[in-house]
Amino acid sequence: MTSLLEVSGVSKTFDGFRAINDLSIQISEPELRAIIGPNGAGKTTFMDIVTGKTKPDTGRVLWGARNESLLGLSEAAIANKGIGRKFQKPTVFEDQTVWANLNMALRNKRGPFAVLFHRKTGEDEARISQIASEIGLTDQLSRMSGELSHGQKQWLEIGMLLAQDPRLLLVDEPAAGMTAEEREKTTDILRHAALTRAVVVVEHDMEFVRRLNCKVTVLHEGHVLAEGTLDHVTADSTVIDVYLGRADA
Ligand SMILES: Nc1ncnc2c1ncn2[C@@H]1O[C@H](COP(=O)(O)OP(=O)(O)OP(=O)(O)O)[C@@H](O)[C@H]1O
Repeated sequence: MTSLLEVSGVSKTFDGFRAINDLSIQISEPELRAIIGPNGAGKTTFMDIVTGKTKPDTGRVLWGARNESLLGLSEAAIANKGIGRKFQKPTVFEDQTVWANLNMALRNKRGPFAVLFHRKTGEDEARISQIASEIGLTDQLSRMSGELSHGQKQWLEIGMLLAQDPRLLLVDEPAAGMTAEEREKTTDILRHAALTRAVVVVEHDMEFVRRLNCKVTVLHEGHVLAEGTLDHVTADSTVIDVYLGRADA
């Protein structure tokens, strides 16, 4: 495991309110990491900073073995470095089949010029089959994506991100709106994806986080409150006070 992402001493103030406060988080490659914390803890803002949507006031965001700073880069340039982000709401093309959605994602990865000169081989088909198997949609490839269940749409979107071979995948509340069975399958998909890359999951559902069985970072007021196994952080009295004891946890 080597360091892939290093966020250190990052702060961000919105209209005088310090949403991120001297935040330091380091993610290895490969790694599966869960980020939890109460509403307003800064989880979304952390992902916004990593993906370049929000520029921090101070601090460093370093990427890869060469410790390249991501701070001066556009959102598109950061995505091209290999950082994929899955938002809470699935955004698949509903009037296209599952196969077509995955195929489109593969073509996007290649870029317009490579697509122009690309001679279609069995390679794409093999990659689509492999991804479909990883996300449990092998028997759904010819279905219209709009007909899929909410959980299946989420898996398809994860598959579309995997088609782009990200080195870091940021996933925002994947369990929201899923059945218990879908949640279970989603943890399997994310754990498998994290065998070969870094996957960072923001999630409120503790059962889901327990099944992820990974290192957990607890954020509070834009700062890391505790870090370690789920058992370790949930036994921490400050975590209990500010998060687990609260009605919105
Ligand atoms: N663009 C913005 N302008 C003003 N305030 C913002 C902005 N973005 C975030 N904030 C504030 O920063 C704080 C952190 O928000 P953030 O969305 O990162 O928290 P979160 O941990 O993701 O919360 P939740 O679990 O509710 O999604 C909140 O108080 C929020 O209102």
